[in-house]
Amino acid sequence: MLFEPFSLKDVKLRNRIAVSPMCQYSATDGIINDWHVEHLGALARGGSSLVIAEATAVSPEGRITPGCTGLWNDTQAEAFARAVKAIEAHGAVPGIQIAHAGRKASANRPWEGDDHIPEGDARGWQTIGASAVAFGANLPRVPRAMTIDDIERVKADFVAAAIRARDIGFKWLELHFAHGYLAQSFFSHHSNQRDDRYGGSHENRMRFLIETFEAVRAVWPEHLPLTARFGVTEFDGRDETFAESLDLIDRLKERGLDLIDVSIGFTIPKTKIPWGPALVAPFAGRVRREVGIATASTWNISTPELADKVIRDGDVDVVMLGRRLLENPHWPYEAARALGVEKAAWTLPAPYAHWLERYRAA
Ligand SMILES: C=C(C(=O)O)c1ccccc1
Repeated sequence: MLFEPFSLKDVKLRNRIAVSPMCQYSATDGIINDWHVEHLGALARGGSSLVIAEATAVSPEGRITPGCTGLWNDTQAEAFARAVKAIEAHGAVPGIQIAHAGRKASANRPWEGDDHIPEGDARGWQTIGASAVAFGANLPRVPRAMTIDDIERVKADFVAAAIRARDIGFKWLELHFAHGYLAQSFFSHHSNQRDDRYGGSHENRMRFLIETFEAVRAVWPEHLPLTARFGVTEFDGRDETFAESLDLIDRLKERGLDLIDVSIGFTIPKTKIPWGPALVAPFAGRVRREVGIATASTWNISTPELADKVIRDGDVDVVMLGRRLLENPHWPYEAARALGVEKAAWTLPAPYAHWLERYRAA
């Protein structure tokens, strides 16, 4: 199963292994450079079928850190076109995740504090969010509550970024609706205390996500996958969250969502996440069966056997790997060998595969 192709709309993945979007915090003014092109190209060369470029901000204030990528201008788009070519050159499908970090924005890079840039520091900026409620812990700055004009602008920013992604050749688009960033923060009662049509009831708390999705669907090509990453649980003891998540995903499916990348909410700092092997896969399986939509998922899927299992169990259609692939971009080749796939070396490009096949010990 892990090495069976997977087709979604007109896109065919050569296997079920995808590179999860992983922030590199290495851009300047949102523009990618050689680091990103070589990083993404190497992951594609290693045999993954889909390479999703990191959370890419739809506006300057939507970046997590000043080092995050952006797709709010044409210079950034032109640079990203290099990454599209590098990924496709190695037979993988180029994807990108577009995002707005909301109240988690304006932060130092993880290895430089992983905390909000202090007020008054010229590197930072005023964050915005569903409500004037801070995340807390290492991100204590209070965001400005978004006006209706802000909401309309950010939705338009998502559309503009999707058009740029389309026009430079990305074939898979993921909206970042997870991990306590802006969209998740509209959905969560922890962070959304608005009293207008974007807050209060479950219906209202879904509105920003549904309207943003609909606006992007209208410009993203029908024949290409439009997906979203969304946190279906906060591990905060509130059982309604999963039921509300199923309802949201069902409504997005009705509006043209092609796959949901099931993740964790990360909306509040104090939660008891039961870290363990493939801890999110069972949630993805319930979404896949109860909503009837293709799923992907990540988090602690670290062995070939476990990656194969979550697919065979019908929990996910595509496994999103992160740290394993940073450790070893050729992990798909190692997995093919571990799972006894015939001609495993041909998971890698011919210039590598022929050496690996020809002189193998009997
Ligand atoms: C940088 C992240 C992202 O882009 O989603 C992130 C945030 C929290 C946990 C894992 C990943």
